[in-house]
Amino acid sequence: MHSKLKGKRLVAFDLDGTLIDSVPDLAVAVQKTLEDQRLAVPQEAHVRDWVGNGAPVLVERALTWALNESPSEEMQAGCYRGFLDHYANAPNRLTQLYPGAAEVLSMLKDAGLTLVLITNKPEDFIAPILEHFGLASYFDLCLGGDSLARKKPDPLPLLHAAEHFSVSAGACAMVGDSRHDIAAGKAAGFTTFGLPYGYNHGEPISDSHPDVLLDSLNDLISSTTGFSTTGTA
Ligand SMILES: O=C(O)COP(=O)(O)O
Ligand SMILES: [Mg+2]
Repeated sequence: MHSKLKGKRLVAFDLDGTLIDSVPDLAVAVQKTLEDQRLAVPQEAHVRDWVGNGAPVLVERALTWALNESPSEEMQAGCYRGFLDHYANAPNRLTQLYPGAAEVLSMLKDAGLTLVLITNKPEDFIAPILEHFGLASYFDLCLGGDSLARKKPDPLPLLHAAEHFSVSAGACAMVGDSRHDIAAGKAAGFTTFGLPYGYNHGEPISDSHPDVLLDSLNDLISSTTGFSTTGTA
């Protein structure tokens, strides 16, 4: 196990861009939403840079791009509903698990760590996606962008998880692909692990100065030495 995880008792994982490459399905839902309005349709690469602050902001960024100005409240609300319908129809058609995701979750769970999912994605989408990929049973708690009053980069969901399981922040870690994960983790007092392959608004994750910069999820398990079924290795 990565030396910084030894003795840690709670690990929070981000979802989009960390465990799953979900942009292909998100992009289709965004494209269909804009098509419905007979607006210009963005490429998947655009959508990749717009993900990270939750679905309402994703839709707002897409509309601002297509209209060249901020959408009216009415248009934003209508398109947000349209996006939710399109994404709900096909959240797992093109989405793929990143290499090592299931193996790493399984090993950390077997080592006795509490695992939580903290995503800015709307909560309703979490269960269908985790179940589709067989990941649901690894998580002791899942929080979406609309589960609490504030989402990442606010530390609230991280602090909520730590408090829920009575784990001190110093014994918690946050693993994610975006500056919002790292900012939330630092503000919560968690050890932060940054992944370079996800969605970070086109910026390198190293700019956010995570405590540990990983190449891949597999690097969380640098070796099986030190693994313990009691979680205190
Ligand atoms: O929905 C988003 O904007 C991003 O979700 P994430 O927090 O799982 O990366
Ligand atoms: Mg992410």
